[in-house]
Amino acid sequence: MVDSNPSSGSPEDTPNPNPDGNAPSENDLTLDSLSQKVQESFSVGKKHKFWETQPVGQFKDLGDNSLPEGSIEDPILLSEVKQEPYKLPNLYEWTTCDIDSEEMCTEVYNLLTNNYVEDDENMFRFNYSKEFLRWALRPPGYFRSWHIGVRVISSKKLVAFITGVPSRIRVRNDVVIMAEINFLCVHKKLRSKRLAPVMIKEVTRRVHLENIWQAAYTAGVVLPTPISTCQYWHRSLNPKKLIDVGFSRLGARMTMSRTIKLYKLPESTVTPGFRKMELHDVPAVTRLLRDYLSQFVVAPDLDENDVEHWLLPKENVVNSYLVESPETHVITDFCSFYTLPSTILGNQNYSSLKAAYSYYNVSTKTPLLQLMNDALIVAKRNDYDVFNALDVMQNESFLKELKFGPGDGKLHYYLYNYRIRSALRPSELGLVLL
Ligand SMILES: CCCCCCCCCCCCCC(=O)SCCNC(=O)CCNC(=O)[C@H](O)C(C)(C)COP(=O)(O)OP(=O)(O)OC[C@H]1O[C@@H](n2cnc3c(N)ncnc32)[C@H](O)[C@@H]1OP(=O)(O)O
Repeated sequence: MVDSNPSSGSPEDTPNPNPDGNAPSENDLTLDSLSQKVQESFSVGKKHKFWETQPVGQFKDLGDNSLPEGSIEDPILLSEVKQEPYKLPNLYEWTTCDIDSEEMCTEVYNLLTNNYVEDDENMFRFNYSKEFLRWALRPPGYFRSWHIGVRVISSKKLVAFITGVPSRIRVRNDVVIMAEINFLCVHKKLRSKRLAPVMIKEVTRRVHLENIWQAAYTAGVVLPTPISTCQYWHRSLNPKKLIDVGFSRLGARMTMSRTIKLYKLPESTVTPGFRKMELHDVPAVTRLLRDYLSQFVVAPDLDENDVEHWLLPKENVVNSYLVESPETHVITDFCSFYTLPSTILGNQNYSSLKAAYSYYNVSTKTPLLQLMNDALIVAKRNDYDVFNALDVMQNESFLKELKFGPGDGKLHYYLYNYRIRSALRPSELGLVLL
């Protein structure tokens, strides 16, 4: 079954969850409802044997405003950080994954392609490309030791993976050096054996060895304790395919041809001076982004090196466009999206869904709605099937009008060893993790 909640009652087809989470659908997530939702999961007595031992916000402390914001635990001396890796179950060994090596990158790619995140109905599975993985895992200042694999000792088969990359994240007025943790994956046959906690402890140890004590991560599951809960929205670009593969459904009283017409986009972008970002734009884009992101409670603190890495267009990985005023040549607006296909599981006709994910967008002169409509036009021109966006930053202002529909995938944002007094609204988040 796909999304059973055509809540808007609009004649649109209703997008199915992208493979990003499994919480039930809910449209207006307020601070209260988040706290209520988290408390529900607490009050039904769900124990978190591992997470209860970690320096993260605990459910029992929800609503306790006396606790200070910031670090939960102080750093320890580097010489006191455990020097040897955590012990794995007998048949397994640690490996550091050299993502530069084609062979190793292929092993990681295969593990994730077959075992990474699926939607609730197991219809789609994320299919990060190798180029994407190399991009995601080698930002400025990355540590190879944070790309951690687990092998079966006898066969050397790679069966689990977790990664971290360093980043500077600002929380209110404090810029904190953090690890962004991603790609936690345990082979399907090894699930529920408590391997994930060992992997998390090992990445934590290796992050500590670099004198870094905080982390940021997102997950589709509810853990202690989200700093915010966001929702994915989906904009059909190729509605016929999306309906054929079960990603969305034909809306009530809609025919296929009316649906195709509804989502049709012009061939060309409308904003004068709209063009692809180039290397020489890095300083101007950095200024634009830094200025824009300063309004959010949690956002990355990006310098020119970061912007060059994360936002300079890379084929099949990240796309960035900007508006350069034809008169003054000043760069006034910016939009970007990354490419994350999903494997379509068990469909006769199609094997892959090409999805664009909204990344960082800044409007100072072109209305955000028009800028994002141009982003949809270029995504459609480049054969993407769907354009996804979270309700973070100012995205809510364009989602409905540009015919995005709410998915039933939720994405929870977390900080490790950093307490936030109360949950943030998605619009207070200026951070997109891959
Ligand atoms: C200072 C530096 C700090 C650095 C570290 C910061 C923290 C980073 C945290 C990681 C951020 C990752 C960000 C991403 O990559 S999110 C993407 C996660 N990956 C997938 O969903 C892929 C498909 N699923 C799997 O591969 C497995 O189901 C995984 C590996 C997810 C769990 O394996 P398995 O199903 O075989 O379970 P277990 O028996 O080994 O372990 C059960 C324990 O694990 C807790 N669990 C389950 N799922 C997650 C999850 N997504 N984040 C954190 N914890 C999770 C669970 O609540 C339970 O603990 P507790 O409830 O009993 O307490």
